[in-house]
Formats: sequence, C-alpha cells, structure tokens
Amino acid sequence: MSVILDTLMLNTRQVVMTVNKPKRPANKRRKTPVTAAAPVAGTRTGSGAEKKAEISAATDTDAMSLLLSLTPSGAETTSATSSLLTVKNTKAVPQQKTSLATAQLIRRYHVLNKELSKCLARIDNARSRQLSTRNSPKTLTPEQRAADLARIAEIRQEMDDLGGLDMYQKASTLGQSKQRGGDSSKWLISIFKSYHPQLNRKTSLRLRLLDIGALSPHNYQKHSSWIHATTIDLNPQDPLITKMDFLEMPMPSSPEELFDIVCLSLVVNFVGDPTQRGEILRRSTRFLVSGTGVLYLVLPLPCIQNSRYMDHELLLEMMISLGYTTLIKHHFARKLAYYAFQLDDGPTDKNLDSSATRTTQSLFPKKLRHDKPNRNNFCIILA
Ligand SMILES: C[S@@+](CC[C@H](N)C(=O)[O-])C[C@H]1O[C@@H](n2cnc3c(N)ncnc32)[C@H](O)[C@@H]1O
Repeated sequence: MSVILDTLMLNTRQVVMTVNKPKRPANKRRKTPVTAAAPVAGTRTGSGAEKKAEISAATDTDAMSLLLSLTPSGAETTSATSSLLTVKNTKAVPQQKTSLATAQLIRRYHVLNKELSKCLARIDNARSRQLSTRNSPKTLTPEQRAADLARIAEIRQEMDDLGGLDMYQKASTLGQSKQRGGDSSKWLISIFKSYHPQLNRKTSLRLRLLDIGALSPHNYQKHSSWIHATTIDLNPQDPLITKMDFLEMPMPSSPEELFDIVCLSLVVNFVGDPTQRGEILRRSTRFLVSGTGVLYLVLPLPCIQNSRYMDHELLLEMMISLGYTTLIKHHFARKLAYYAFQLDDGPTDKNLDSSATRTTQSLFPKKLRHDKPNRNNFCIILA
C-alpha cells in the first residue's frame, strides 16, 4: 500500500496547488494523445474561443455528451464516474520520481476529479429538476451552466496535462511498491488467516475474491491455493485485469457468480461524487454471498478521522443499514483506515434494479457532524 496514497485529502479547500502544470514548448505539443479507449468521433475541439462558442451553443445538449465533446483525449463513457476520467497511455513514472512529486500528482488528480464530479452533478441535478418542475427557480441559469461547462473543460485539460488516469495509476502503482510499504492485500490476508483458520490447512475451498480498482493482478497470486482473484479496473494497468466499471458490472445471476470477498481499497475515496460512493458500497452487497461474504474497505484515515461529514461511527451505521452488521475487524494505521465487514443480511431486492426500489430521499444525506476548522469535506451519501 502506498504511503503516499495515505496522504490523500479530499477537500477542495485544501488545494494549495503545488503540482505545476507541465509546460511544453509550442513546437513540442502533443499531437494526438494515445488513448486507451477508442476516441469519440469528432471530439477534439479547437481553440478556447471555439470551446466557449460550443459551450454556449450547447446549453440544451445533454451534459455528458457535451462533456465528452470537450474531452481532450476522448475517453470512453461507461458510468458517470469513469466518463470523468481522462484515460490515455502514458509512459511509466520514472522510479526516481520523488515520493513528494508523486504524492502531489495523486493529490491534485483527486482534487480535480472531485471538482469535476461537483460541476457535473450540478448540471445533472439542474437538468432533472428542470424536467420534473418546469421553470423551477433552482435550475441553473444559462450563465451558471456555461461557467460549469467551461470549468469542466479546464479541469479535463489539466487532468490531461498531468497525464490522465493512466499517469495517476502509474504513480499509485509506484506508491504500492515494496519500497513504500507494499499493497493493501496484506492486512486482508492476515485477517482471513485468523478468521478462517481452516484455510491455513489448505482445504479444497478457494475463496472467490473481487478486487475492484486493482492496480496489479498479482497481489493475491501467492495465495492462489486458497484465493481465486478477479481483478477489474476502469483503466487496467495489466492485461490480466479486466476493463470494467463496477457501477456497470452485470449483477450475479446465480449463487456461483457471487464472491466471498469484495475489495474496495482506496476506490470509494477516489470517486468524486458522494452519492456514487454510497452507490458503490450498496452495490457491493449484491456481489457477496449473504451470511459469510466479506467486504474489505480501505480509506485514507483523514476520511474517517478528520472529516466534517464522516466518522467511524457514521460509517458503521451506514454499513449496518446495508446489511454489514458484523465488523470483523478494523485497524487505523498511520494514514489508512482498514475495515473488514461481514454481510450478514444481504439485499432483499436482489433481482430488482436498486434505484427502482428506493425513494429519492437519502437514508444518510450529507450532514455536518464535526463543525471544526481544518477538517476536510469527505462525505458518503447513501440514497
Ligand atoms: C487509488 S487507486 C487504488 C488502487 C489499489 N486498489 C490500491 O489499493 O492501491 C483507485 C482505482 O480505482 C479505480 N476505480 C475507480 N472507480 C472505479 C469503478 N467504478 N470501477 C472500477 N474501478 C474503479 C481507478 O481506476 C483506480 O485505478
């Protein structure tokens, strides 16, 4: 696990930016960025003026398609989360890159990702309000919408200049390297060895593990006698990892497709939108064996210990509401919070689309809990 990842703080107010945008001389500008995903036809836009004209002309266009049209490197869209991301292949992060520079890059990427989610959510919310209540006073004015869209374009450009998701992941992988403390699978393995002592005796039982947001397919390799790992990521860094957005992953249709362990290590905080964070947690229940399934959740410690809107107790309440009534174990390391929850009570509406069965009212809305200075704004909303 990355030591540098531990420092992630998700508070836009903390952004005193220290990562400088790489400045390229005009004659050395990237021509066509290499995209991991197929470029969206006609996505490349021209000058800033052209972009602005496009923005103001497009106020009635769907925000997502417009966002894509502003995407410098044309990422493939799946869910709203992944569509936010600039995905392109970048060169490996040099090993000698200082941990400080890597940490800054990761931190900046998080901040941008979060701001992007906010702009998009504002546009999407205004749009749904407009559809439900014609001329609602709460909808965005054309100027506000244009400002948000312009900011989205700027953010995407900066993400692209930083190297996009690919560079972020390479930096994170570097952070996982042994010199910096290794990956987070170690804590999970130690829990399982004490929690399921029979596994030490190498029975034929092989646990099915789903690693969401995996940077390496090899984290569980040396335990392959008792763990079968399925690894997915929005932008796989290895051919053995499946390119998949968890929010779009088909639900298991039979017990054989369920998992014994679902890992969300530094993924929930990576997602910028608090409601989507909650959706990821809720969705995890549908992939686990009810009664025995284990969710392994890792968050930066400040998300739990230094947020205005979140703390350990609230996280437990949220998890209990989802059916994770047993906290097998948790551990606060210097910079990371580790949790292993058991899914005692699986979802009752397994065969139904979750959104169709819920009201629009949040079970756990954004609510101030610690009104103190110097706290961050990390939040999870459970709808
Ligand atoms: C900070 S990295 C964490 C990597 C690794 N799990 C660790 O503990 O170091 C977050 C990863 O989550 C992935 N991710 C975020 N949202 C995702 C989603 N909806 N589906 C699949 N992967 C996702 C990102 O692509 C990124 O590689």
